[in-house]
Amino acid sequence: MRVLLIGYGKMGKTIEEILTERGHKVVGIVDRSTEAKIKDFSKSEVDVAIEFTEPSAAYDNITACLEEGIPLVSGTTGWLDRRENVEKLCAEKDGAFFWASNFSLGVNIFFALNNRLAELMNPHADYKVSMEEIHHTEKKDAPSGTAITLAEGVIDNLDRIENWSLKGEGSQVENILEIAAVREPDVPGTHEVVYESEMDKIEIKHTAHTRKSFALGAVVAAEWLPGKKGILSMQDMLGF
Ligand SMILES: NC(=O)c1ccc[n+]([C@@H]2O[C@H](COP(=O)([O-])OP(=O)(O)OC[C@H]3O[C@@H](n4cnc5c(N)ncnc54)[C@H](O)[C@@H]3O)[C@@H](O)[C@H]2O)c1
Ligand SMILES: O=C(O)C1=N[C@H](C(=O)O)CCC1
Repeated sequence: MRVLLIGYGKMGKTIEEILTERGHKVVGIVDRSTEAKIKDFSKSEVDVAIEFTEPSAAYDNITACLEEGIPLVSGTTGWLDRRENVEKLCAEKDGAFFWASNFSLGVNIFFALNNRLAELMNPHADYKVSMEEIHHTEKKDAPSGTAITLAEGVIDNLDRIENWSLKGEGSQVENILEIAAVREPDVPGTHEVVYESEMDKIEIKHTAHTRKSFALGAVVAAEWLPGKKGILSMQDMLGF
């Protein structure tokens, strides 16, 4: 597979290692630190692009790939306020765009567990739900994209929760799920969902040991993408 890497930071470099291990070819690297631009590459030279940059850069990179007809896997978080425009452009261009807030297999199993737990908690209003995510101190967005996906899972499955808010921004309200975002050096990503009553506490937690889990998931998604069209997700790929 011929891959264009967009973003050559912590994730871009880890993805490059996995691509090489799996026998793929990196045909170009586009980063803030490089001269190369997405428009220098055409769909005839690239089977798939993989984009991990930053919240302020993702939208332009995604639309540039869709305009060029290059299938794209992106894991950049913090840009989803512009998701509708991307969906429209993807449909107009008959393109292929795979996005996930988290490409780790373990986290995607954790998403399914979170949905089921939220559903089970419906009759038990004495339990208050809360969430905490911990990431490295260089992270630009808060809460994490993964925490937002978990919160959406709670909102969709637990009738008494209508929205989420970042802890410390706004007052505590019964029907709002508070997400605490903690920043500590070198943490790849930890997410915990807690239900607590006066009687006891139920905690589910995912701890990433390494960024390789995210990078491997993104490469597997890139291997799966060619030939597919539209907006694609981990649920489409994993079937749960
Ligand atoms: N979905 C997932 O599984 C997953 C996993 C890890 C990280 N992430 C997300 O991926 C993104 C990148 O994470 P990271 O840890 O690699 O960050 P990083 O800061 O280490 O690297 C980001 C890179 O993007 C480059 N960049 C910035 N603007 C650019 C632009 N306009 N064009 C090209 N390159 C540009 C920077 O120069 C930098 O090298 C973040 O949004 C993070 O939240 C997602
Ligand atoms: O390191 C990051 O940044 C991460 N970002 C994603 C998120 O926001 O959920 C996935 C976990 C690591």
